[in-house]
Amino acid sequence: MSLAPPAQGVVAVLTAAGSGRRLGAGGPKALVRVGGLSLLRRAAQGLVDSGVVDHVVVTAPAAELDRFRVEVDAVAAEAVEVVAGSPVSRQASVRLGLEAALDRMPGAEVVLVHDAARALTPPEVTRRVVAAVRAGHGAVVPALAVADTVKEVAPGLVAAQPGPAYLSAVPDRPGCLESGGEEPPGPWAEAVVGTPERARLRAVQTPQGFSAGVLVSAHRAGAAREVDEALAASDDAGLVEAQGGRVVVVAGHEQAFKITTPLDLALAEAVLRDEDSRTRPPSSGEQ
Ligand SMILES: Nc1ccn([C@@H]2O[C@H](COP(=O)(O)OP(=O)(O)OP(=O)(O)O)[C@@H](O)[C@H]2O)c(=O)n1
Ligand SMILES: C[C@](O)(CO)[C@H](O)COP(=O)(O)O
Repeated sequence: MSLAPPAQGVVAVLTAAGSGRRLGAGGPKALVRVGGLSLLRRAAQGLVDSGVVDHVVVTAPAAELDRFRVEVDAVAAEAVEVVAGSPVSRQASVRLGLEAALDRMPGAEVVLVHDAARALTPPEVTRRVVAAVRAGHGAVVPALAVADTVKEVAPGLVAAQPGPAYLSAVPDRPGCLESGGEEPPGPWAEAVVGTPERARLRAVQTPQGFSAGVLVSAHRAGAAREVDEALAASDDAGLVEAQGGRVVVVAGHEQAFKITTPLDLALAEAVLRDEDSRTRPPSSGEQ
């Protein structure tokens, strides 16, 4: 028997249509396994385990719908559906997922947008975001304080200052630098134009939560940007801000990090090994 999701409630768009170029796994990143399970399966299971999500729509690469369906069937076949995302931009994939989600649950109160790439996000983060939307915030983002000092740079490369510096401009090659001293720091440099006050910065994660009307309106207003990843919003809250809407942050979680590079994947494996060793009962002979 297939249970229909409730008319109102919480629907999640789980973005998984990216190619994973920076991970370089030779196939869709969402199907890469960590601790024996795919990123997609872990992310979908995390949403379902929160106990506050009624339905999940996964955006998949159009050529991979069947493989992605098999993967999420293991989570909860009725609760998760798979639709084609867009190869063009994450923003376009979210918009396609949002349309499918609201077809399925036209009266949804809360829409979440989550990255399959944040596969280890604990369910408590999802509960926190949904509670904040239900408390009346139209756009809610989980976030952490940043550990690094962040610089803003101007686009383009710069030549070194004349004088004793060890880099200098290469004649007739604008933007190229060459070593003029003992220790060249590298072949390029960018000009710093500012240092935002670190205490006011937050690194934002997913799931991001919205009242349905706020997210639909933000995607409509920003629709022209989705045709090019370079113009597109890098997160959905950014579309709300661009419209003048109010976005709030709530506490994120260090395990909600985005698996982008091979180093992130190694970190995820280590986190799961550590969890496993804490929860596994000691075998006979172990102290
Ligand atoms: N056109 C796109 C691009 C990205 N995503 C999804 O958005 C999330 C965040 O994107 P990212 O981590 O950058 O994944 P990729 O785009 O796959 O990575 P890369 O940029 O290295 O190719 C991922 O879950 C990804 O599958 C998507 O659904 N559609
Ligand atoms: C949405 C996001 O995860 C928030 O930090 C992030 O902006 C996605 O960026 P990506 O380059 O598409 O991975």
